[in-house]
Amino acid sequence: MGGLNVEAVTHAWGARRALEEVSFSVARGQFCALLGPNGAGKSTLFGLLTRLFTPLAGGIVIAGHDLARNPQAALQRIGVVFQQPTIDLGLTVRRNLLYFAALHGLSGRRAEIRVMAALDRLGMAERAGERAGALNGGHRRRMEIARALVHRPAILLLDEPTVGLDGAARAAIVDHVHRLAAEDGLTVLWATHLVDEIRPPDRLVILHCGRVLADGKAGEIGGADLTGRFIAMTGAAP
Ligand SMILES: Nc1ncnc2c1ncn2[C@@H]1O[C@H](COP(=O)(O)OP(=O)(O)OP(=O)(O)O)[C@@H](O)[C@H]1O
Repeated sequence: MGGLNVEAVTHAWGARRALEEVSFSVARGQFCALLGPNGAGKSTLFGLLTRLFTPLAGGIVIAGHDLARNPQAALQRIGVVFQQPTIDLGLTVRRNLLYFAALHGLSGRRAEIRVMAALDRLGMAERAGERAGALNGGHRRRMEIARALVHRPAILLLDEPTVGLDGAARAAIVDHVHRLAAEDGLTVLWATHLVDEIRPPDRLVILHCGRVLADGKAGEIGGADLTGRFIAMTGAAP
């Protein structure tokens, strides 16, 4: 329980196969990087995991719940940070999260406590009263990650969450999310095309042209040079 299983998932956009029998599983508390160049199928997989659409074939099990058979229970167990920000810039940080809490049936003191705990976890508690539009890009992303934790999911999905951020903001976010996995037992699936966001002990799944090319410990797949290995495997400049 608490992990993620993707079993022989196939998806096509018209005649184009975006995913071909993709299988991997992530254990509870594991940080798994899903690495692939543009067009590898990462966003398609995220769309399937969040049930924006359903796969042609194969199955997905989220924290023990089959997504096709029991979608409500499965979706309740995931938190999602999409590639495109979805923040109301005119509201305070706290208010943005409280609205999200309300969508999950949380209100009053309980919602306040959950919201402040989630912000605290991302080092954002002291920003709760600021207007979201006044935050820099890195803090907005941290706020979105905190929001994805308010309903206490078992699994956190992040689709290229550091796109457009500077080096320091990226490093802070990579660090925060690793700690959520290591310290809170959160299962993390982190889609990226940036090799430097991945640490040797991380779980790594390399996706290319809709297929899994490698699956294992990042340090073992990449050796001393994950970038070189990634380029050799995919032909893509990371
Ligand atoms: N809505 C769609 N309609 C048609 N084709 C699509 C759609 N979404 C993705 N594709 C195609 O599916 C393949 C996989 O794309 P996908 O966006 O999942 O890859 P990705 O790894 O997320 O890439 P990126 O980093 O550019 O987002 C690509 O060939 C893409 O053109």
